[in-house]
Amino acid sequence: MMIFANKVNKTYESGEITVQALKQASLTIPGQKIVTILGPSGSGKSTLLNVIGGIDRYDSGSITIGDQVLEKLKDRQLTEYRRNFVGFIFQQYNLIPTLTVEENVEVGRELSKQPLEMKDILLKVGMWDKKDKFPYQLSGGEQQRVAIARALIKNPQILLCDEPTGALDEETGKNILRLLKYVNENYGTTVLIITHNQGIGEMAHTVIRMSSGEIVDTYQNEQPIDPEKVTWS
Ligand SMILES: Nc1ncnc2c1ncn2[C@@H]1O[C@H](COP(=O)(O)OP(=O)(O)OP(=O)(O)O)[C@@H](O)[C@H]1O
Repeated sequence: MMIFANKVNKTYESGEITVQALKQASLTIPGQKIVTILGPSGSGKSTLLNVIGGIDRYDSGSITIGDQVLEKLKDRQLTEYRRNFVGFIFQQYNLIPTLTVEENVEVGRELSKQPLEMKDILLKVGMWDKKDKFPYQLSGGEQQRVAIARALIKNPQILLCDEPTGALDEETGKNILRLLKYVNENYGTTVLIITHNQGIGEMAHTVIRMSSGEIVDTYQNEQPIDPEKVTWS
C-alpha cells in the first residue's frame, strides 16, 4: 500500500512552549517496502509514524495511504483505518502482563475485520509452543515476537515499528529484523522501522533521514543486505 505525504506540519503546544515536530514533511513510499527512518532524538520520527498510523492528527498538509486521505477521515473512520490497516510495534513490547501469549495476540485479532489464524501466526513467530506462558516468563526477544504476532494477526497493510530492537542484544535484535523481513516478503506488508542504529538502514529498500522535524534526505538501497549482515551499533 502506497504511502504519500505532502507538506505535513505538526506542532505540539505544552504550556507556553511550541514545538514544531514536523515541518513540511513530504515523502512517497511505494507499497510492500521496508523503510527505515533515521535521525537524532527529537527530530520527529515518532511523530511521523504516529500521523501515518492515525494515532495522531496533523495541522496541515496531506497524507494518503492507498486510497484513503487521512485528513478527510472523521475520528471514527480514522479509528477504523488504524484497526484494519495498521500494526504497531514498540521498543517496550506493551504486552498485557496478566494475559498469556495467546490471549495477548487475541487482543489484536479481535480488533480486526479480517484477522489471520492464531496458530499460523504463533507458528510463524516461533511462539506456538509458548502460547500459554505469561510475558514475565519470556525473554525480551520472545516478548517482542508476541508483540509482532499481535500486530500481524490483524493482517495489516502497514507495520509501524518504533525502535523495535532498541531493548535487545545484537543476536536477538537481528532475529527480530529477520522476522520483519520475512513479514515484508511473505505478506507484502510495508514495514516502517524507526531506529537509532544506522546499520539497520542497510537492510531497507528506502532510508529516510530526519532532522529538526524535516525530512532532509531520502535514498534507495539498490541491494538491501540481509539482516545478519547489518552492522550493529
Ligand atoms: N505529545 C507531545 N507533547 C509535546 N511535545 C511533544 C509530544 N510528542 C513529541 N513532542 C516533541 O516533538 C518533537 C519531536 O518528537 P518525536 O518523539 O517525534 O521525536 P523522535 O525523533 O521520535 O525522538 P526519539 O528518537 O527521542 O524518540 C520533540 O521536540 C518532542 O519533545
